[in-house]
Amino acid sequence: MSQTKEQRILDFVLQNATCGDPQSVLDNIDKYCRLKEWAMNVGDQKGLILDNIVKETDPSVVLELGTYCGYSSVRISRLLKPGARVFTVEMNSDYAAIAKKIIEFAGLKDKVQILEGSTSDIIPQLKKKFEVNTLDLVFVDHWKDKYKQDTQLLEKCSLLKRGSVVVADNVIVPGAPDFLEYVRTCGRYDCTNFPSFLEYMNEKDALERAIFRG
Ligand SMILES: O=C(NCCCCc1cc2cnccc2s1)c1cc(-c2ccc(F)cc2)cc(O)c1O
Ligand SMILES: [Mg+2]
Repeated sequence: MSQTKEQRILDFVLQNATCGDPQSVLDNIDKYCRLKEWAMNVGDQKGLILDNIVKETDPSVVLELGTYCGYSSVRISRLLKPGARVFTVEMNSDYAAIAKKIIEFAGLKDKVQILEGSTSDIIPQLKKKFEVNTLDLVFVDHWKDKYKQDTQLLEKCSLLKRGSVVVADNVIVPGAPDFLEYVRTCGRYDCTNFPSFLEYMNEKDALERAIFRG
């Protein structure tokens, strides 16, 4: 059976990265996707901005929307203190299977829980089924036309508290204009834009940080 791009990324990591070394996993995914096949990881440039936001926030409970191959799950969870957790939601079961192997290879399986399904099903289950109280950090990187509605769903499910940090990828390319307009004008968030570049390309992109005011 012919391999998928995501399987080729996994194989490259297994053959070239160091088991238990998250940075080498990130470096090898970036190397493969820059030199061989483009893929929609947040990447090294936006990744450095995300690192700084994670370090400033020092979150205990993280929600990620859109796992893909697990690159940002590894990126985030490698910076967390002992006992801190990442819940990551992925719709595509092939991607989830790849991500599971990459996260395990990086030695981070105890910090990351992959939840397969749609955000509209999973977000309302986080409190009761996954024993989440509130979220310290949310990394939004799934369907761009779901960013706004899922942010509103997080509010509705009382998963955000004063100081909860929402970070959204791709607010320029592919773009999430209704999300940007919402968080910047609804009066419940302090927003900051972090200009950068689309992963592995010279096209402009940006992260948006929206801190919930409560
Ligand atoms: O689509 C992107 N990411 C989302 C994948 C959707 C999978 C999921 C849907 C869903 C629904 N419910 C629950 C969980 C989930 S996970 C994406 C695309 C580009 C891009 C693509 C072409 C291009 F020319 C320029 C940029 C860059 C990026 O950084 C991306 O993140
Ligand atoms: Mg993205």
